[in-house]
Amino acid sequence: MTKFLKHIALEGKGLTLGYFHQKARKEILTDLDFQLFSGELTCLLGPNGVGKSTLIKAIMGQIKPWQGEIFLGSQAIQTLKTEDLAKQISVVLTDPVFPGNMTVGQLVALGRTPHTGWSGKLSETDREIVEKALSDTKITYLRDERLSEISDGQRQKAMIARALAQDGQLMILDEPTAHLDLVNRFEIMQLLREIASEKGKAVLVVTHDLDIAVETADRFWLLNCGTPLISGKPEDLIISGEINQLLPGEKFKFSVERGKLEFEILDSGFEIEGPPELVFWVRKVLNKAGIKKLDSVLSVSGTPFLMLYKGQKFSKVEELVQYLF
Ligand SMILES: Nc1ncnc2c1ncn2[C@@H]1O[C@H](COP(=O)(O)OP(=O)(O)OP(=O)(O)O)[C@@H](O)[C@H]1O
Repeated sequence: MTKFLKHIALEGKGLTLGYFHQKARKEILTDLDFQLFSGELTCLLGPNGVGKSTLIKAIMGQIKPWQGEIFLGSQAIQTLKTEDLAKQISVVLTDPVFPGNMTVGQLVALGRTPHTGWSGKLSETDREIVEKALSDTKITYLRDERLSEISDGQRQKAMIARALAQDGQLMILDEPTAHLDLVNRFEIMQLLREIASEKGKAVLVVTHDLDIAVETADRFWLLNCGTPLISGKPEDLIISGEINQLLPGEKFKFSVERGKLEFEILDSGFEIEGPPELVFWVRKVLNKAGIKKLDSVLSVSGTPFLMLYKGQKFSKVEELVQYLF
């Protein structure tokens, strides 16, 4: 694997962003600082409405910061022409609108537009780049398929291939795994991670998919209302507990042991004996069933899984819950 020297691909300094709504100022993000590194897959996470898309719009030059600046390398984004920005930043937005009768190959070729001009005439090099983008995303076999006749996951890969063909140093994707099944969500994020590490690109993904982001991201940006953007390795943010800033109230917590979001398991005070990994699942089912009290100790053992309660044996949690009701 080629290793690239990590550098700051994009930097935000003292950024305040907002909209004018009926002549009133509506401030969304205040005094934000961030650094996006090349060679890394960064996931931007935060609650609905916090301003993730607003930040993306500012990076794309679609809205002008009220304060502060965004630098692409050493150049302020505001000073770059739209064509130059398009050569350097490839964007994949949610629910893109492309004609259904367009083929995957034509879509990916569109990625070359900033380089070919609007004539759209592809040079030999452009064609090679398109082919490479198709093969890197493992969708060469879809080249002649129409967008309306492929699956959501395949279409998402085609969109990523188009962004790859655009060949910007920076790739931004807004919820690329929305509507996809679990395996495709992993595949897409894994693909983006490879693009970052093997091609040295800075990849920024807006996602609500915390579990998959934990598995794949090199860095998290956590955005929350009224607090500075938190940037760090997911593992550091989990260990320090900062990840919990994403979660409202006490109801949920991020489990350090299991690496995922969970309902807070209430310690109902009942006694369950046995291997901790099995006790965890039994406690979970009792919590879900709203069982607050056990009159006696519940013993759990594995291989084969068995629970013993008041002299009764249960081989399934379902049987135990039925008995307790
Ligand atoms: N064009 C606009 N004019 C006025 N306000 C807007 C505009 N676009 C977004 N907003 C407001 O800015 C805030 C942030 O919206 P944004 O879409 O950036 O959030 P988000 O974090 O991307 O949310 P989600 O996770 O739901 O996609 C919201 O309060 C929204 O109503």
